[in-house]
Amino acid sequence: QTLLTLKQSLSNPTALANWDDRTPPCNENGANWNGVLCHRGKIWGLKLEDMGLQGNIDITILKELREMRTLSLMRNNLEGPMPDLRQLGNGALRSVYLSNNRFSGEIPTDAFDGMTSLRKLLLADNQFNGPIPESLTRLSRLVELRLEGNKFEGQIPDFQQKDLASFNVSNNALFGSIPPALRELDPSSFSGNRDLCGEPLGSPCNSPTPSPSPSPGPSPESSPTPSPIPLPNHPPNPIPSPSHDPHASSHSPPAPPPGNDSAGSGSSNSTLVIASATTVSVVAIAAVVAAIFVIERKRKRERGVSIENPPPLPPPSSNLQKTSGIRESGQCSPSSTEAVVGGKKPEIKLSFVRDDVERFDLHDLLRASAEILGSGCFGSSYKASLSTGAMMVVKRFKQMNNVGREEFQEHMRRLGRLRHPNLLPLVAYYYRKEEKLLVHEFVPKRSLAVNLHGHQALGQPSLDWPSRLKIVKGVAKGLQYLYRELPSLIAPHGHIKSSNVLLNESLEPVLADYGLIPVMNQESAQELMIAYKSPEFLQLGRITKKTDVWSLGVLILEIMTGKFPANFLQQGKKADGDLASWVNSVLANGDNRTEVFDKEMADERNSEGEMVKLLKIGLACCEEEVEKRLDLKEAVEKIEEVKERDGDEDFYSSYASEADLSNIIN
Ligand SMILES: Nc1ncnc2c1ncn2[C@@H]1O[C@H](COP(=O)(O)OP(=O)(O)OP(=O)(O)O)[C@@H](O)[C@H]1O
Repeated sequence: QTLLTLKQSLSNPTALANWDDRTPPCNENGANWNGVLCHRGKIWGLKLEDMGLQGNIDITILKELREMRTLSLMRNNLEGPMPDLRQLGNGALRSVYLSNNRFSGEIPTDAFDGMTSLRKLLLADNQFNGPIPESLTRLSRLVELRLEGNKFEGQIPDFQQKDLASFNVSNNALFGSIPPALRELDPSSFSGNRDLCGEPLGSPCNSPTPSPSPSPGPSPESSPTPSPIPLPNHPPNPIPSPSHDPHASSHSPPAPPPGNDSAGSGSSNSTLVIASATTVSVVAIAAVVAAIFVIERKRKRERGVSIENPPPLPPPSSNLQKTSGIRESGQCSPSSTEAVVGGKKPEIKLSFVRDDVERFDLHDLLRASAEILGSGCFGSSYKASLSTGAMMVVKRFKQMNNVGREEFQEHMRRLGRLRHPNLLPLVAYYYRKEEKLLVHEFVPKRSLAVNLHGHQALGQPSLDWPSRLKIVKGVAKGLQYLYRELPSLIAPHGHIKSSNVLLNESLEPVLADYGLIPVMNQESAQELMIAYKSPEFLQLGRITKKTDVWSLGVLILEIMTGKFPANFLQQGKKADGDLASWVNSVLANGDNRTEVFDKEMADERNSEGEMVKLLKIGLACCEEEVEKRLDLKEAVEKIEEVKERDGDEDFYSSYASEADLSNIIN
């Protein structure tokens, strides 16, 4: 009844359609209702994320749920003042996630007094203003506090909690000196504020600390004081830039040394990333635009048309003509269709390999508002939001100029026929001898690399163990499908790495950049593909059917340890220098084996056995001797057997995570 009352209080609870009084919210094995987290028939949490919920939520309705330990309302359109959380869960709430809503106003200074169990509080990207409430400094168990992207003003209170590992107040209107206990944190946690000073920002507080304004002070925009960190444009929400990506090849900042704490390595990368985002973006945008410009000019030259003298406009009726089965060469093709778009510009045709997407051409992409996603080994990728609302990613490949048009088209059609929930489908391509463009749909949660190593800058919680297991299982299924459908390729994926694993809204992984080795220039394939290089590939240039398995193994180790494989591989070709050897050495030290896991995965006491099992599968995939290494089928079977909890069949996957539940059980 409590939940039904809550539902009624919201303006558009369509995602809560199955909340009705005909079925109870919980059953013996879990939940009947969307977003309700149950354990042994009791509600221990609500995970109402991304549900389009609107309105002024009255949280006090929930105080009847006395077992409630976690509440997540992230990424909705909820508004109103900060909910009074003290009344919830019998005062024993562990985690509260309210980020990315429209909550506003000042938070009373004592808002969190008495919430002694609170460990994680995410209020990022709302419209809160006024001072950061002092009562937060009295939460002795706090481990994660995210306040970025609001309008908090004044000085940062004196946080002293020793376990406060994740802390972010960037992009607010704060000023004054950073409290001593926070000086070890990454500078990006403080960027984009009015006038913060001291470590870790490196700007001394030599002038008298500005005192807080009596009433709301000047807005950050009106302040003449530059930000201590030279951040590009002080973005209100730091865009997860490609440079978050540890694999952003030669453009990447130097990686931290092996053995670094994963949280540290993630956040230091985030800082470097944010600081270099503009440079990378500007260069990359210029590169893509220039590329398309050159393509267009060349086509015009080929037709004897100069840029200054455009060709006659096509007839108005040809605004959008679909020609099915015609390739650029004019030959028939049963499986590819092209869009010819008329209008003021001469058409530049993309070759579509799917029938279920609305047609567009390069001009549409150029006209679209674009955001650079990153520059990888091959060129740049950028996201284009088309006027239809569709969001596409265009990736430019330079190292494919040895492949002939026919061969390329044939291969693209082959890739275009692949359909699997764990593969990023190819939408269209563009062929010119010097370079190729591949077009895919945009995947909202970006790459696994960003989520593993740059989640702090994204303002998101780290991936928990159930999510990581789900990702490994999805990757394994996608690979299995590729092996079945592309049997002639020795390495059917050929470029497995965490930036080529994208995550959709439900954290289901989709593999990108697969099956490209046959159309790459040979020398580039050797150098750039297969990011996680197996010993036989590194030493002999040998690709086998188990080369992808090696990369899968390294990916598993990266997911479980939170460490960049590149840090280890940079040490050279020595077998003892890689991530697998490090994991092996830690596991061999029986007492401390949990040290190997990513600290950001949180407390997973009831899953340790299964987590070690997955780690060992990763190691078996990273067996140096090819003969002893698992083959893909074996690896997939073993991965399938891994469960979320020791001795359990199934469990939840959520930001409102298992860790929260293990807290109530113990
Ligand atoms: N379809 C997509 N949706 C969302 N993000 C994407 C998509 N395609 C690529 N990205 C992200 O954009 C960034 C740049 O990708 P890109 O493929 O150009 O380089 P890369 O994966 O870092 O390296 P490489 O060129 O070796 O594949 C990466 O972070 C990648 O995860």
